[in-house]
Order: sequence, then C-alpha cells, then structure tokens
Amino acid sequence: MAGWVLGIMGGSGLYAIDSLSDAHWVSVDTPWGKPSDELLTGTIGAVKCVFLPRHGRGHAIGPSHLNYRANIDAMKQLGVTDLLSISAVGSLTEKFAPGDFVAIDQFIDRTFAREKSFFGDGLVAHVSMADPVCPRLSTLAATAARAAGARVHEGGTYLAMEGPQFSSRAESHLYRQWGADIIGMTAMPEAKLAREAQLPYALIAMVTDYDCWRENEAPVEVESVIAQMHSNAEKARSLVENIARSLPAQREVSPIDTVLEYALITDPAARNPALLEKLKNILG
Ligand SMILES: CSC[C@H]1O[C@H](OP(=O)(O)O)[C@H](O)[C@@H]1O
Ligand SMILES: Nc1ncnc2[nH]cnc12
Repeated sequence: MAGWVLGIMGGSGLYAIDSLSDAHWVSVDTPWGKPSDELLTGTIGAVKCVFLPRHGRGHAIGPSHLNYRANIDAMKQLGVTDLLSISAVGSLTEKFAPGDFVAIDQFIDRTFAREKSFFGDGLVAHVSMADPVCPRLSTLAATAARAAGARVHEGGTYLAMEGPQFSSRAESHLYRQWGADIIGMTAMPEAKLAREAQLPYALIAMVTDYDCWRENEAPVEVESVIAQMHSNAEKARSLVENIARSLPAQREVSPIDTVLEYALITDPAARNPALLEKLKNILG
C-alpha cells in the first residue's frame, strides 16, 4: 500500500482549481510532445493533486488536436496514481437532464482521427477495455459529487464522437438507438491511454444540454454549454475537494496498476529499444 496522487483532467469550463495548497503550475515535456498546458500541482489535505486543463487555459486546443498521449504521460511523470476526468457532455436520454452529473461506466468510441495507443512499433500491447472505468475511483467520485450538492447518476454509456462539429439529428437518434446515454468529444482515447498507462480512470460527466434529438428543444450550441458549465463549475470544484479529502489514508493496490503484466505480446528479443525508451514513463 502507498499514498494517493490524484490526477484531475479538467474539461470545458474547468481551467483551474482554487482549493490546492502550495499550488504551482509546472511545465512538463514528454516523449510524445507537449501536454495541453502546464500542470497545477498542490495538495488538498494530505493528498497530492495534479490538475491539467484538458484544452489548455483559454481553451485553445480542440478535441481532435489534443495530445492525449502527452497529457497522460505528464500525469505519470508527476506520480499520479489515479485519474479523475471531468467533462461537459450532452444527454441522449430523458433520464439525464442538464445540470445532472453522471459517473460513466461504459464507452462507445466513434473517434477516428487521433493517436490511440502508446504501443505498436516494436512493442505491441492489447489491454482489456471491457470494464474501462475504475469502480473504486468512480464510486468515490460519485459520492464526492453528491456531497457537493449535485444530482448524481451512477452508470451511463458515453459515446465519443470526433467533432468538433456537434452531431446531426440523424446521428443523435442513431446513437440513442445504440444505447448511448451521453455524448462528448474527449473521453476517447483518454480512457484507453489511461488504461495502457495502468492508471485507474473515472469520468464524471456534467450534462450541459440534450444534444439535438429532443423535440421542442433548441439544438446544442456552445453558448448553452458554457452557461450550464458556469452553473456547474462550483459543484465540480467542490467535488474535487471532497474526493481528495475522502480518500483513505493508504491506497490499496488496484488490478489496473498492473494490467501490462498480461497485455504485452511482443517477444522481449523483438522489442524496439527506441520505443521502450519512449515508453519509460508509461511502463514505470
Ligand atoms: C464546449 S462544447 C464541446 C466540448 O466540450 C466537451 O469538452 P470536455 O470533454 O473537455 O469537457 C466536449 O467533449 C467538447 O470537446
Ligand atoms: N451535445 C454535445 N455533443 C458533443 N459534445 C458535447 N459537449 C457538451 N455537449 C455536447
């Protein structure tokens, strides 16, 4: 057992958190290039926290151009043990209304223009994504969100679309038929890369709109997303503080900490030394 280092990936509308003591923005370089921004490190109670605004401060980087690999690598370099992602999303179901928070437990990946793996060229890995979210972190996050005053749903399927345009009505209806509950543009490949990096990952989705499937409802626009985000931001910040303060003093190991033990298939003799070097922060 060891200590927790809580990583927080802040989505649209969440570009800093003010509850960190001894807070510093730290510049990190990675073998995959630059992360979205400097990372804000500090502590909440006894827990070290590392926050990264996913789109950068000022929201300068769109979902297709984020360097997802660098963002995860930077978290690993700063010692993050568990990664909580917070995202603005659309709802594809009557069950989830704007203002609600959803602890996601499944994904459908419809993105197609992103680097999705750390592995491939001389070191092949196939990690399981059957259960893509860490149940321990997700439950802690849902409890922390409830304590922050949010209406919280545990369980929901997030469809990751490429964007940056929002969906057509036909797409929105199709995704509903597929059983998706939530739509967003960033959780993939983030969740896949977190799993490859052996980082337990959870996602709290903050519903900002009903996308464009609902009759008598204006289709989603950035303006309505931002307005909803502003009213959610305080709860999101309080969620972060609550989860950090609720972590047990010692962190029990998670099976996700060691998924690569079963996932690497390339014969040691055939492994590419250059890729191994590039992977040093990921492999540990
Ligand atoms: C500003 S609306 C679309 C934008 O918001 C979401 O970002 P994030 O997941 O980082 O909160 C969505 O995925 C899009 O990138
Ligand atoms: N309707 C929507 N589609 C995709 N991403 C979103 N982020 C917030 N609302 C969204």
